Amino acid sequence: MVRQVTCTAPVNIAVIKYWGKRDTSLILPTNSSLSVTLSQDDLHSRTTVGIAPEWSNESDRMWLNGTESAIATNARLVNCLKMSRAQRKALEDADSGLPRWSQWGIRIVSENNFPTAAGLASSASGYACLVYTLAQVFELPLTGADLSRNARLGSGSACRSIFGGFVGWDMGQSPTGDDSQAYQVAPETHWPDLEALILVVSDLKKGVSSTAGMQTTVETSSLAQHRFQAIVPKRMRQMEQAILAKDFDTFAEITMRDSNQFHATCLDTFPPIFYLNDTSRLIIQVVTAINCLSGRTQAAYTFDAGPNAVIYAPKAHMPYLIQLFAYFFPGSAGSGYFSDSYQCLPEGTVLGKSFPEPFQVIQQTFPVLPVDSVRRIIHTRVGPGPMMRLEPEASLLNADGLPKTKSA
Ligand SMILES: Nc1ncnc2c1ncn2[C@@H]1O[C@H](COP(=O)(O)OP(=O)(O)OP(=O)(O)O)[C@@H](O)[C@H]1O
Ligand SMILES: C[C@@](O)(CCOP(=O)(O)OP(=O)(O)O)CC(=O)O
Repeated sequence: MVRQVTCTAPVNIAVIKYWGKRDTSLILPTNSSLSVTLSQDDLHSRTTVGIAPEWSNESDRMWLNGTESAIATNARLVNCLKMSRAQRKALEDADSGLPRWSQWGIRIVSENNFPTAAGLASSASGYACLVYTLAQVFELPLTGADLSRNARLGSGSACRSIFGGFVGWDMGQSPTGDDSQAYQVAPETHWPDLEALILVVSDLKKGVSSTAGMQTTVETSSLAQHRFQAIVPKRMRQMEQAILAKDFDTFAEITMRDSNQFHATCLDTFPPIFYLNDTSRLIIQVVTAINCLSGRTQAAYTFDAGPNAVIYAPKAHMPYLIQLFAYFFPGSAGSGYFSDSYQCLPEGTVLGKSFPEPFQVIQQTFPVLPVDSVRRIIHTRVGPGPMMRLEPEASLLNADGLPKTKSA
């Protein structure tokens, strides 16, 4: 007898970056952070968790993107499973009438509909999806804050993917991590005018993982210490106010400054870490040029631990921003180069062929990069938090308790 639940969860892209831990096993950060949750229409993790009494005598099993991956050697996965089981056991201890699900074996099948470990926040959506699905399968009466602490044990940024919209992660003070949790600054419906473009510069696994990179930064960068103490607390307050007031100019300036400072702390790390490449830097220059030319902020860039850019901008700016990026960064993927669930371009638009009106002057200033310097452009929006998927075809587990795509 298998009891199973399937859920999906979103990625989030930080506008105030988390980069550093004060406790590496509990995943407690050196600074608070703030992110925007992106729509699951475009990027999501999907996870099915099955539990069954007949699996009690075997090890728990997990398949990620079609391949079985060991659970026992992945301490973060083990911690998430342990925590959810302990929370279920506490309920069972308090009520002898409840089924003993905490003693059943677990099988997990998960898929990301975008590249894993490529700096597109797969660990955030993946662990948020896992703990959310475990909570559903075990019927845990958890708040969003509780769930975010469970997700934090998998990956720091995952705690923010438990909420939709605009999400803060309060670093907390307690050595146990009881107060290090996410909270919603504003829901996904708050600022519908704000949209995002993801410029995929590389979908390869990155050289220095976030986990390893941030600890070298904590150990060696004096700039990072200044950032933790003197910069981030003030920025968090300013950013929350900007979001609540839908003040794009302030939102954009803090976003770009914070991305710049995060990458400056990477450069200040010894030995230094480089996540941006020449394409990333040209994206920064193009955004800066159009902001300067128009005397108003048209768009904001931000980069995580990799060369991919996320551009936040008001809806009305999207059509010409897409044309600008498609002009300077042409792609060979045909219709796969640009994906847009919201169809913001007029039908018949040829991408990258016309140069947007007020910005012709920068056409001569910057080079057109070789084809595929940007491999994909994804137009997306602010979106909701994790969701249960009730339709039977959503499940990734077949009747034999194996991934649907695998036969054994
Ligand atoms: N759907 C998933 N379910 C469970 N774990 C996942 C899932 N997707 C990714 N992970 C875990 O996250 C790891 C990738 O995390 P990593 O931080 O290296 O990359 P990323 O999250 O894509 O990049 P970044 O955090 O810099 O944006 C995977 O190796 C896997 O352990
Ligand atoms: C640059 C970042 O994306 C770093 C994310 O780091 P992770 O959350 O992937 O790190 P771990 O906690 O070690 O799993 C900034 C951010 O998302 O805030």
